[in-house]
Amino acid sequence: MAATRVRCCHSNAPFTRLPYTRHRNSPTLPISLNRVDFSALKCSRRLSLPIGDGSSIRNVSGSGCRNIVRAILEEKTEALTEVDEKGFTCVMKFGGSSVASAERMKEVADLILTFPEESPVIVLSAMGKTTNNLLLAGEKAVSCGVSNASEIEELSIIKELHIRTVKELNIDPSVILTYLEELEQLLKGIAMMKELTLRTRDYLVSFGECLSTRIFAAYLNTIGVKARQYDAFEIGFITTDDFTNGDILEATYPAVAKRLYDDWMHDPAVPIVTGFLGKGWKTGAVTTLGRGGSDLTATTIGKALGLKEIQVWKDVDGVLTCDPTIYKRATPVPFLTFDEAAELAYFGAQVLHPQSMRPAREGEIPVRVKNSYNPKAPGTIITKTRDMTKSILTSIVLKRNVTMLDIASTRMLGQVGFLAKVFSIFEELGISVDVVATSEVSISLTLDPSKLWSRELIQQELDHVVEELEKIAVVNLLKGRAIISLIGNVQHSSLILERAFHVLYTKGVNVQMISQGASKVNISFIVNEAEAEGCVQALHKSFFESGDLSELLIQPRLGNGSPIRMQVEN
Ligand SMILES: Nc1ncnc2c1ncn2[C@@H]1O[C@H](COP(=O)(O)OP(=O)(O)O)[C@@H](O)[C@H]1O
Ligand SMILES: N[C@@H](CC(=O)OP(=O)(O)O)C(=O)O
Repeated sequence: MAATRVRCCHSNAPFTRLPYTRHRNSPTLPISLNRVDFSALKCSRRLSLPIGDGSSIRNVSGSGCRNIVRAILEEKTEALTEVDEKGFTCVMKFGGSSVASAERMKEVADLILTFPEESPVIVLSAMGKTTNNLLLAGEKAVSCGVSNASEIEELSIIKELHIRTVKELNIDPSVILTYLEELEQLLKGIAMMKELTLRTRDYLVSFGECLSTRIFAAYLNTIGVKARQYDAFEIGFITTDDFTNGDILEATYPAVAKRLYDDWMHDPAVPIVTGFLGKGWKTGAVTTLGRGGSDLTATTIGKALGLKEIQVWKDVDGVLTCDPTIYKRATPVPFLTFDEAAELAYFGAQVLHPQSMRPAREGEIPVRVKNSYNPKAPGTIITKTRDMTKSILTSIVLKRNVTMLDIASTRMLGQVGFLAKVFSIFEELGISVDVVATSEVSISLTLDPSKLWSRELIQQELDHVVEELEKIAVVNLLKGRAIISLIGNVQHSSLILERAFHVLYTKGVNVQMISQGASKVNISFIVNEAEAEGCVQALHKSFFESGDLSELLIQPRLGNGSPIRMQVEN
C-alpha cells in the first residue's frame, strides 16, 4: 500500500511529512491529530505542514498544521490533494560529535525539523567519545579484578554522561538504566574471565549506539515527534562474522527495507537506528562495521530503501581539502565523485568510513556531507559523475603509522610467481596492502594497520608476515612511515607531480615510494612520518592557496578547436 502525502493546493510551499502526535509538553499543536478520522477522509494521518524558509517547525505548526487540520475537519478537502509516495525520502546520519550532549541532541532534533519536506530515517553514533571509553573500560576490566570493575573511571564517565543527558532532556531515565546496569555486569564478566575477545569487544561497544538512539527517540517523542528506536542487529543488518570489522551481506537490503516499511505502514514514526552495528550471519552475535561504521549504516539504509539522498552530518563543513587538524586553512570541497570519496576515505581521511561509498555507488544515491554545527554551509555532494574540466587536485590525505616492507627475491632474476607468492602470504594472513611498487626482483609495499585494533596484535602479525616472507626473500621492515595521497584528476598527473615534487624537493624531503592508483584519482607517495604534516601543509599552500591552477592546464582540444569536456565515470 502506498503511503499518502497531503499537499495544499493553494500553496506550493513544501510540507513536512514527519509524523506528529499531540503531547502534553507541546502546546503549539492546537488540535489533536488523533481526533481526525483520516481513514474516513481517505488520506494518510501523516499530515504535511507548510513551513517558511528558516523557520522551525514548532513556529509554523500553529498556523500550518491548524490550516490543514481545519480544512480536513471542515471537510474542505478540495484544498488538499494527495500524492502517492513511498514512506521515506532520505537518511540522516549524525556522528558522535553531533550528539555529544543533551544540548547537541536538542539542536539535532531542531535541525531535523527544519527539513519539513523530508521524511527521514535517522542513524546515530554513540555520544561523543563513548566508543573509545567503552573500549578503554573493557581493556581495564581484563586486569582490574572483579571487585574493582564497577570503579573503572571510563564506566563512571559513560554513566554520568548518559544520566545527565536524560535528566537535561527531561525524559524517563528507565529508557537507559537497565542498559547501564547490564554494561556494568558485562565489565564484571570480562574482569572475571580476564579476557576480552573480539566478539565480546563488539558486544561491549554496541552499548554506545544502543544508549544514544534510545535517548534520542525518547526525546523526539517528548517534543511531539513520533519516533521509534531500532537496534540495527534486530532489523536485518546481517554481516560476516568478522568481529570488529564485519562486512554487510546482501541479505541486509531486503530485510531492512521490509522491516522499516512494514512498521511505517502500520504505525508511522521516525526510525532512529543504531549506526555501526550488525549481526553475524553464523554466530548471531552483535558485530561492528569498523570504526566510523555509522556512515556505512546510513548508506546501506539509503540503498535498501532506494532513497533520494543520504546525508552524513559531521562537525566540519563537508569533506575538506585536507584534515583541518593538520592544517586549519583547509576548505570545503563542494563536489566529489564516489570514486574520489572512496579513495579519500580508504587512504585515511577520517571524515568518511572507507566502505561507506559502496552502497551509495551501487544504488546511485547522492551522499551529502554537512556540518551539524553549521547547517547553512553547503557541504559536499558526492555523486557518480561531476564536471572535471577544471579539476586538478581535490584533496590531500595523510595516513600515519604506516609500515613499509622492501621485499627482494633471494632467487634468480625474473623469478616466475614471485609476486604471486608474496601476495598469497598476505592473503593467508588476512592483511591488507595499501600502496605497491614493483621491480623485476623486488617489491615495496605498505601495510594497512587500520583494520587492527591493538598494538600487540600489530606487532605479532608483523613478526609473522616477516617470518613467512623470509622463506623466499630478503625483507627490510621500515616503520614510522606515512602515506600522502593526492586525490585529484589523474588526467593531469604530470602537472600534479611536477608541483608536488617541486614542493617536496624545496623542503628537502626524500620520497621513498610512489604509486599512481589504478582508480585514476589517486597519486600516493611514502615519506617519513616525522616529515609528513609539514609536507601536507606545504602541498596545501602550493595547490590551494596560490592562484587558480586550472589556468596552467594545456586544454586537450577537439578537431574543431573546442575544449574537450571531461567527466569521470565510475
Ligand atoms: N579531508 C577531511 N575533511 C573533513 N574532515 C576531515 C578530513 N580529514 C580528517 N577529517 C576529520 O574528520 C572529522 C569528522 O569525522 P568524524 O569524527 O568521523 O565525524 P563524526 O564522528 O561526526 O561522524 C573532522 O572533525 C576532521 O577532524
Ligand atoms: N561510534 C562508532 C561508530 C561511528 O561511526 O562513530 P562516528 O560517527 O562518531 O565516527 C565509532 O566511534 O567508531
